[in-house]
Amino acid sequence: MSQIWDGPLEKIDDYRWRIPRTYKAGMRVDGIIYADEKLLKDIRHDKAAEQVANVSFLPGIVKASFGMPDIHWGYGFAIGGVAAMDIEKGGVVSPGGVGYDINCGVRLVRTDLFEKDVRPHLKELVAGLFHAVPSGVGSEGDIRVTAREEKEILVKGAGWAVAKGYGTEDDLEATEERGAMAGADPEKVSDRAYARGKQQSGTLGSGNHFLEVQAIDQLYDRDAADALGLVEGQVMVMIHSGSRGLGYQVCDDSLKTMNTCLEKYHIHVPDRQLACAPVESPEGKDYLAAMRAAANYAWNNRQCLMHLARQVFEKVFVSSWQKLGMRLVYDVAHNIAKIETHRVKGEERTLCVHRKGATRAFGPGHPAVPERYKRIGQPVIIPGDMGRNSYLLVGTQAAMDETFGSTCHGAGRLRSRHEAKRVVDFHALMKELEAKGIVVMASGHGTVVEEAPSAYKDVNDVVGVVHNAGIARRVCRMRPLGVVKG
Ligand SMILES: Nc1nc2c(ncn2[C@@H]2O[C@H](COP(=O)(O)O)[C@@H](O)[C@H]2O)c(=O)[nH]1
Ligand SMILES: [Mn+2]
Ligand SMILES: [Mn+2]
Repeated sequence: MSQIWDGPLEKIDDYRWRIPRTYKAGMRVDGIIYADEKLLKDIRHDKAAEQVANVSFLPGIVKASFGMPDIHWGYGFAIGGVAAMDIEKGGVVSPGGVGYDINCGVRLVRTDLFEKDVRPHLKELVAGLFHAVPSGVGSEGDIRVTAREEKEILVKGAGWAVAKGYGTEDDLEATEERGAMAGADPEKVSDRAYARGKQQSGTLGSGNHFLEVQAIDQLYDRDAADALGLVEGQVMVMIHSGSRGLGYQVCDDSLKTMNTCLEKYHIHVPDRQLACAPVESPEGKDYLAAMRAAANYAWNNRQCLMHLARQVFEKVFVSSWQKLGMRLVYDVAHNIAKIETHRVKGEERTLCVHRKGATRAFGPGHPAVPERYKRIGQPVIIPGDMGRNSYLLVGTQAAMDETFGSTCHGAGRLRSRHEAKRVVDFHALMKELEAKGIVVMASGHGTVVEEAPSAYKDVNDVVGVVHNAGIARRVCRMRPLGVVKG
């Protein structure tokens, strides 16, 4: 891979790099990228840093345009980007700052099982999960939803599934926004979006989405692990999915409108993929109302997926999920825009915080953190790849002070899907995973090679940066045992 971005990155310290606002006329704030020297080399491999600079042109942006260490090129905004716009200063919302998979996110479920309990049943467990959880592009699920209920889901979010018996109140307690954002308006969602999301509740989606059985292989913070009910060797279930066809269409619909807004509101951006509208404009409000509806769809989807996973565990281990201790640790979005209050230059401001491939990481005591985690901070779930590790961290006060309570969201792509397909051999990869004791089932060979560990950065490096920079704190690390890929 050749170096293709040679713009300025001034060293602030070992984990922070600045793109000065003097880099391009029109930048309103600096760009700040979190990385160490090793990751910085990867970051220069695509135009993600240029996108960080471009985002700083957006009206109302405060403090800086941020890039997390998992940053890579995306539509308009880089994946791994964080930007907050002051609503009272004409701040905008940009669909490119959320992404096509609105409220793509992760949930982590603990169990009382240990690797020794699961290992003898691993193949049966993974096959059970693979068959119970529909995956692949456009897949439809067994959870039946009437047309009226499809609309209800957009308002109630995960609460819809819980009311159906697919989970409990306790699950909602452990979900960001209790699984439903206020201000969602199903009437702002197009018929085409409804059609695309029809019967997709409880489906995984394709490629990067997964359901993984993992074991905790390292504890970093015993106090936080105790509070989370976690010990070394414990088996966990991680679910990564989003708003499926419905969210994709909401984004697509909004971009057509937002494109006209650049002229209408005299907004100058260096890239039309940064199309946006003032948060307080009719177009901005409509987008946020539809985006929240799609976000609620995603929370319901992940709740349904967890329900299906619990049923499979019940069957394989011949016990109820409650007896197996399958409690939800947390569910967190990593593609979303939210109206939040933060301190900027000593003043409380109302901001539209875009987290695109970035995770909320609110620190101890924040009112949005569930009571049970108030002391330790909000759980932050960071998937890595199917062959190495994933992490659980907690949010920090430093994240509140620096990045609007945000941190990274994964390892981040290193090679394009196309490149991975060209260089990775399916059979060799499966052998390698098998040698590590990892059982993989996927909807196609193509998915597996596109998603090979070598297609991603090393999550250990990425998490090392956010931990050392202080914008999240490591609690424990997991290693994969069984993977179901979309
Ligand atoms: N543990 C696993 N992590 C994975 C797998 N496939 C992808 N990933 C990680 O997820 C993040 C988030 O992805 P995004 O597509 O929503 O941006 C990604 O950066 C990878 O680090 C997997 O199979 N297992
Ligand atoms: Mn997604
Ligand atoms: Mn995602």
